[in-house]
Amino acid sequence: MKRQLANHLLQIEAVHLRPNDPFTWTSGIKSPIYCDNRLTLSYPLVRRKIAIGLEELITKHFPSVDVVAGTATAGIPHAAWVSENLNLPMVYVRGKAKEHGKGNQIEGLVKPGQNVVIVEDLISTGGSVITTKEALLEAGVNVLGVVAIFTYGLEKGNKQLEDAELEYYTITDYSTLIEVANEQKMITDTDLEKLKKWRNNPATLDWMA
Ligand SMILES: O=P(O)(O)OC[C@H]1O[C@H](OP(=O)(O)OP(=O)(O)O)[C@H](O)[C@@H]1O
Ligand SMILES: O=C(O)c1cc(=O)[nH]c(=O)[nH]1
Repeated sequence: MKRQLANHLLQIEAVHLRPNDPFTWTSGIKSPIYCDNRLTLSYPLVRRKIAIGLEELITKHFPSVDVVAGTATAGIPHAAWVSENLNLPMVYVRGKAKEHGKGNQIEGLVKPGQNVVIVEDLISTGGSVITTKEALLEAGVNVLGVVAIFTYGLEKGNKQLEDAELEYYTITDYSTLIEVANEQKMITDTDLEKLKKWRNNPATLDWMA
């Protein structure tokens, strides 16, 4: 599944490489790579495989789940498909409370004591899922953990998630993605080395050298 999904992400051109004009991530990190999982929405076969992958992770690691919580915005559609297939209630959690209307950060119904699993599309530094967990804890629920499509496996992300006591599982990851891309000659051996170098120290632009 890890390699198969990495292959799908590459085939639908969800992965963009811009080593000379880095992307800015939500955390502010400058990166030579951007994985736009939002494109999976446009491919029914791919999004169905993602739903199956996320469902397997939930069933295996968090069998006592009561509610599925999608992260706004990219986690929401996947959470919807997963909750539908598992016949579970769903909510979604905004990055911050809405500034008008009911002022909600969590949309949908959660009840204190319920077991919630967060569905996210992608983990970089883990900031988004940690914010999501904090909002859910304030609502009095138990957060069992996170399932996501993809993780960069950054040291910073792993550390932050460990500190936040947030267990997480993903269908695929960065190491698998760049390996598959290299095997398929989508990236050269030189790019592969640059991308590995970047992952080991993403806070600097040393990898550009
Ligand atoms: O692990 P992190 O450092 O938090 O980064 C990952 C988050 O960044 C992206 O969301 P983005 O902020 O671009 O918003 P979107 O989901 O609304 O597109 C992505 O969908 C994750 O939610
Ligand atoms: O960290 C991010 O903002 C981020 C990275 C990435 O590869 N894809 C994405 O959608 N967001």
